[in-house]
Amino acid sequence: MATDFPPLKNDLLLRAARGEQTERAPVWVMRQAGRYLPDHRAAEFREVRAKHGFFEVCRTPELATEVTLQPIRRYAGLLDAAIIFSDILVVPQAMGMTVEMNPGPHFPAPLNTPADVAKLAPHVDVDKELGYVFAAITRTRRELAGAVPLIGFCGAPWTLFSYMVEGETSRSYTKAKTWLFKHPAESKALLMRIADVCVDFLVGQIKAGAQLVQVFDSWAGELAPHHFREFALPVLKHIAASVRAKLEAQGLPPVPMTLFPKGANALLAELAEHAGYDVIGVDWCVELPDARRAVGDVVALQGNLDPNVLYGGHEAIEREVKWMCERFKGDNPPKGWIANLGHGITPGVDPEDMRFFLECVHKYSAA
Ligand SMILES: Cc1c2[nH]c(c1CCC(=O)O)Cc1[nH]c(c(CCC(=O)O)c1C)Cc1[nH]c(c(CCC(=O)O)c1C)Cc1[nH]c(c(C)c1CCC(=O)O)C2
Repeated sequence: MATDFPPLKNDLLLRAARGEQTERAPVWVMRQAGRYLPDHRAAEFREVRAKHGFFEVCRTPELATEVTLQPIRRYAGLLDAAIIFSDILVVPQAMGMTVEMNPGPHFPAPLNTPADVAKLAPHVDVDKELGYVFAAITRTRRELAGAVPLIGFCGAPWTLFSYMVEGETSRSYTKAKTWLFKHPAESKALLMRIADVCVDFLVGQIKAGAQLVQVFDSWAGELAPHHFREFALPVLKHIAASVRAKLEAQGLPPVPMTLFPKGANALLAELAEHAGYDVIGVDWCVELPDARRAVGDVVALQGNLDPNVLYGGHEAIEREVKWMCERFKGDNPPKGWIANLGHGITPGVDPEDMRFFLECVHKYSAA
């Protein structure tokens, strides 16, 4: 358990995650570390990536810390959180699978049939397999010196299962869904096995210094609601409940947990009530006031500007951020809202337009 961290100077994110009112909405951006920074207008990430492979950066705490801090330095005073530089696919690696990034994810030997599950490691020792993430978190937390909180994360079982079965980012999810419908029991067993690794991985990140953790279910919206309920929801609940229970058993305080069930907007009320998370991240296909009505006061919300608005120039960015803020909070100070994009920032966004987006959130989300 890492301790002795410098005191936190900006706790907007943690207050909003607990559902409290804040003087303005805290803001951070999914994929803020690295994804758009290969742009020639932002040399700092390119410099690191020119010399080191993607997973090499993840596995080298000094490099992961450097890349995590780049957006914090570049947008000093504008970002309210750092997110550790890593990837959701380090969990399949820890389970014994080979994952390459060239430039998208590629699994040379995906799980074609349930028989392939025998090739996975029978037991995953997360300290041994993923200790490099814990080391990167502790180091980053020290170097942040309390400027902003540090977010840890993992992929959700359904999203990881899709990658492990499809072997790459899919358009149709045919192979992953074939598993669900042809081999439901084996699918559930594999989803639970992934979930158990996620539990230990999140607990380890929190012990290493993560102050909030987010579970990315990027492909949640690909499932029909009743299939989500059958396959994805039980393992998400298991993660939230087990992380809390394990922390409590070790005498450690809980940290807020965020679920980002991208596209599962029909299930917001149910997720808020039953999944066990403090914050639900939403994409741009639901309006924030409707999301708030669906979830009530049970959870905080995170989101949800369409990331493509950042390609629209200053006029569009300002208009859209203003609209999002005004529609959601009226004249009141924001309550239980973490401003963000509705999915990760995309490659090719001008880093100065990202800055303008952050400035607009500061301006228009204030009471
Ligand atoms: C689905 C998913 C992945 N990874 C992730 C998700 C869930 C979020 C989402 O839905 O966007 C999560 C992720 N990936 C990365 C982070 C780092 C922290 C952050 O800045 O948010 C996070 C939180 C770094 C990364 N992960 C990846 C990069 C690209 C960069 C490089 O080669 O340096 C970065 C910075 C590569 C990656 N990793 C993944 C894909 C599909 C790709 C291909 C390219 C891309 O989409 O950017 C899988």
